[in-house]
Amino acid sequence: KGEHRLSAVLEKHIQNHLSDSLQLPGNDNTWELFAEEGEMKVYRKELVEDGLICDPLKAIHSIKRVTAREMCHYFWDTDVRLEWEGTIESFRVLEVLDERTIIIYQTHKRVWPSAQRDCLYLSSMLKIDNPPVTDGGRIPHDTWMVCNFSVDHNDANSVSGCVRATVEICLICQTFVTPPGDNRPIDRDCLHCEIVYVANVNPGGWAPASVLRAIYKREYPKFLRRFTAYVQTKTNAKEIWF
Ligand SMILES: CCCCCc1ccc(-c2ccc(S(=O)(=O)CCO)cc2)cc1/C=C\c1ccccn1
Repeated sequence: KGEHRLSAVLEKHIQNHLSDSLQLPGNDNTWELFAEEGEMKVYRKELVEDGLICDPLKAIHSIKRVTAREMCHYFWDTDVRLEWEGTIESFRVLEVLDERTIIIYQTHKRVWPSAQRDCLYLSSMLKIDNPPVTDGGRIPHDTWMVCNFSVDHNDANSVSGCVRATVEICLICQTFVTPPGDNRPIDRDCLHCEIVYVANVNPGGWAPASVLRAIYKREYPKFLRRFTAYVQTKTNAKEIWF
């Protein structure tokens, strides 16, 4: 802890997510379920801040045959970012704060008629030591998290014409193991991972509400489908990485 200049602010974001992002949306009526596919449930809230659509999004999903660490690793690792992220046009790692904390500048593909957006954020991956037990009281094998939140940085010579969007995003993953019994070794069929994905995106400048809400309605389920399938494929033939 305290390894870099942003450790304290990172710790605050982590604590906030551990206290509120793990609250499952099904339990209260403040979240509206807007997409459901199998185990994937995507919820939204309508939120307008200074006339900008900032609808918070929360998704829960259960993915077979992968671990929390694998999900968080492929979400965090920029080496594979363009293999699953369909909405970014370019990105650059501006700074490495420690072996699992970096600062990224990225531009998103322009969505007509809005101006192109860019984001500048800290991205950190960490293991949660005293894992919060889920509602059902089941004990996870382990809990990992990736936290992405907007920061300032001098070196972000932004792409001209881009409007700076701000993000507060978190992926919390928990591995559940069902032992195969009679001393057989654990294989991927004994695993599943339960995730909570929370995204708060402020578009940073005006964009038509209809355009923004259409983007979110289309892009979030697509991202969850594509990313989870990507991790299952990537890990299928590999040793289990707890
Ligand atoms: C007019 C368009 C305004 C919105 C532009 C925008 C801003 C931010 C972001 C965004 C979304 C996910 C992340 S992440 O989960 O951290 C993964 C790393 O990239 C970071 C940023 C996206 C998008 C635009 C499209 C969009 C919106 C949802 C879902 C997917 N794409």
